[in-house]
Amino acid sequence: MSLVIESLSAEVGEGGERIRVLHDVSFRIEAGTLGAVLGPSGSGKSTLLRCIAGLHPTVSGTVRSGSRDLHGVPPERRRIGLVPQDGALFPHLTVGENVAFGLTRSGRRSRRVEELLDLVELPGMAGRLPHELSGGQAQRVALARALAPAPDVVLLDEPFSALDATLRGAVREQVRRALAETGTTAILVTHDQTEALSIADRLVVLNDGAVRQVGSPQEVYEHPVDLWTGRFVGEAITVAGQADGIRVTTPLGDLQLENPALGPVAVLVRPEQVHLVDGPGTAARVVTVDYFGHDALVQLDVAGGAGIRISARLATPVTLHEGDTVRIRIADRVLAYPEP
Ligand SMILES: Nc1ncnc2c1ncn2[C@@H]1O[C@H](COP(=O)(O)OP(=O)(O)OP(=O)(O)O)[C@@H](O)[C@H]1O
Repeated sequence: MSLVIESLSAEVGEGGERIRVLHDVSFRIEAGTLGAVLGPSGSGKSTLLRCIAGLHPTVSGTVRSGSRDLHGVPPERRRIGLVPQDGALFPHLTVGENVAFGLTRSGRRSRRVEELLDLVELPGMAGRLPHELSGGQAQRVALARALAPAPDVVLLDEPFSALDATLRGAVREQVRRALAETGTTAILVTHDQTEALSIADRLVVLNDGAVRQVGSPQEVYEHPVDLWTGRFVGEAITVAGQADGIRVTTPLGDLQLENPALGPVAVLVRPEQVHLVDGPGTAARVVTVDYFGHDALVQLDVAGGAGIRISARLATPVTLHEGDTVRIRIADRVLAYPEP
């Protein structure tokens, strides 16, 4: 079932103290796909999920699930499952009882619970109590519970934020697989850029309650609509440049433009575009080297670059040290935006 949000606005607060926190939010998530709403803290992500679930009133706009307009439909009749941030399992019920909570009584109940536990890769765990589960297991039980009544849409509120970094990647994969196997349309909200880019079929970037951009993770990362979005979805610096159509003159050299521009512009440069070269290039001094195993992030001060500090993502092994002098070149075309 597709999920369509059109011109949705919402307020929080009481009486005369009401504040508009969602402004004309519109996007569409295709049936059976996963959308990620990415925004900084306070951008309105949780409020948006609560509006979709029918738990928060909207001022205007529509929410449609397939051909159903959900205006006035109470939460329990929306066929939307919500997985809250902390999973919120019932502590005194077993895993099986938690999962069965959303099911109607029937002879197939225990079989269905086992199917759902298999789906989230927790076979045979039905008898455990929530306090006997790891954080990642509890999140998957919460997902199984939300999927139990076979909802049209599942909403996940920062589902991986309480998990440590190593576990997060694995649980993310398990959740993605479980959603794909059931063909459930899902929306996940997060403030974690890497998570959103890696898991989503479609990305919705939200800032101050308004949609900045909707697109595939690749579209948004490679062609952000503005500087704010470009810097928010991934590490980047901006340098001032003078554009003459397809080229731009910057302190990092004369660069080719992805989008034609004229006059003074701000140029977005990502760490993976910064290459070290032996031949001609811009001189820079190594400030720090952060080693990540698969690659390293090297901070560089550009010589004569009026205080420009740039990050380079370099394949390991990296033999650079603080204070070394290197030459850099910006590979690929760059994006130019109007000066802020
Ligand atoms: N009951 C309330 N009264 C006043 N302001 C509120 C209330 N609830 C939320 N807000 C404000 O509404 C805005 C949106 O909040 P919301 O929780 O939806 O953001 P969020 O993007 O989910 O944030 P986070 O990532 O920190 O959870 C914030 O500025 C928040 O301070």
